[in-house]
Amino acid sequence: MTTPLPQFRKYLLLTLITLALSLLPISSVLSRTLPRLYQIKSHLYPALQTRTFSSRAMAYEKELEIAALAVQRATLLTKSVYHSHSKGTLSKSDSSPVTIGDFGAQALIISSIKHAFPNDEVVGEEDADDLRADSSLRDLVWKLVQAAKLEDAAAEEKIGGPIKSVEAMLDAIDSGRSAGGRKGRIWALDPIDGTKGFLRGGQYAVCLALMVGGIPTVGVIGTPNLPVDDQAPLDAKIGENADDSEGKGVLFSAVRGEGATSRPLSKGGLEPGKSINMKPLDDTTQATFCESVEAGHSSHSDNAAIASKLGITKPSVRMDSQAKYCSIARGAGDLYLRLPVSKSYEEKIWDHAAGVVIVQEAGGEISDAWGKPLDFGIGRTLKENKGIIAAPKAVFPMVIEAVKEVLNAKQ
Ligand SMILES: Nc1ncnc2c1ncn2[C@@H]1O[C@H](COP(=O)(O)O)[C@@H](OP(=O)(O)O)[C@H]1O
Ligand SMILES: [Mg+2]
Ligand SMILES: [Mg+2]
Ligand SMILES: [Mg+2]
Repeated sequence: MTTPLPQFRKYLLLTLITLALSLLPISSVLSRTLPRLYQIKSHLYPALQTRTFSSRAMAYEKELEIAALAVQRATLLTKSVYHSHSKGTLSKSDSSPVTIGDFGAQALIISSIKHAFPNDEVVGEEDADDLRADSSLRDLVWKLVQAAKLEDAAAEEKIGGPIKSVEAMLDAIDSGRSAGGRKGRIWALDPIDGTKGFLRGGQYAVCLALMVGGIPTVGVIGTPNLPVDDQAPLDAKIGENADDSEGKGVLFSAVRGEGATSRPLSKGGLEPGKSINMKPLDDTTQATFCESVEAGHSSHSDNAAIASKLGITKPSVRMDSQAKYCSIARGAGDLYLRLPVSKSYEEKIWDHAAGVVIVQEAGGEISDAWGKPLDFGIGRTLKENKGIIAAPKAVFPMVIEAVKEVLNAKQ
């Protein structure tokens, strides 16, 4: 006869052995699949983050949508002028050019903003004085404005539909006379940036930014002559080689703290966007830098001296407008150099506000030529700043050092 205790031990032992044997395949399966699952999770994580990012309530969502649709509609107008022989060009008091495209785009964009955000102020580059004084010019702009319409009726509705009358068009243009400042919400609008490029058949951009408390917070730029492909290499001829045949035309946007995006321009509602980033760069010798085509806007010789200090050997890419900011933000180029030519010139806020937020949100750093932060809150110009430099964060201090050496050597 067996005693109960050894009998119990025997059962316990048998149970443990059976349990261990049955767990063996499970554990071997687990040991093979867990690392794989981990791999899949790490792979998916950025995508999951992106989904969360876009599904949670985004800051300034309505502002971004209205600004993007407004810029998209205005680019339709500018494209029709770009392809026309008569651009209705006038020379402004500072002898810079303005065309019927600039007036028309400003009218459309301000009327969109005032429809959605009636209490916001706008600092716009143009005013309606010349149109009020010249009825044939006014009629040309009125025709253009009436013809520019988004094909998507719901999108057109969101930005207020057509402008109601000639008087409303002139008033819209003149609503861009805000003095700017640090208080509240102020939009900075450049209806055609790079007007000289626009007239030459080069790059140009339709630029709109919302500044909140003097800080560029939402930025939208339409570049009808840039290639849609973010990876397209930035060739030195991009500034000259700018027809807008099929496959060209991009809408860039950014919201402070939410990242930067590019999407193809369309004639209707907004196309889906994808996130853009500056190209990682830790060796400046490999950099491509962008500068103005116009030597009067940015000193080509100072820019070249800086490039040489940084060991850059590639030729600069010259192009007009804030398409330069967009190009570095999408990683097609690396640095933006704008060294002042005239001591007295004050950079205009509408020439930079949208580009600045897009570059910052794509991982770039931006300041004036002395490394001083740009101050958009003191009026229509950046009067406390001289020149502008933008670069990926990692190399920014090195770039500013080179700029200072060049500037100090001139003093
Ligand atoms: N002396 C100067 N220095 C710097 N920028 C100037 C300038 N004279 C005009 N600009 C500005 O340069 C802008 C074009 O910049 P870029 O050279 O990068 O294309 C012009 O915008 P608009 O074309 O909207 O008038 C204009 O406001
Ligand atoms: Mg101008
Ligand atoms: Mg401009
Ligand atoms: Mg302009």
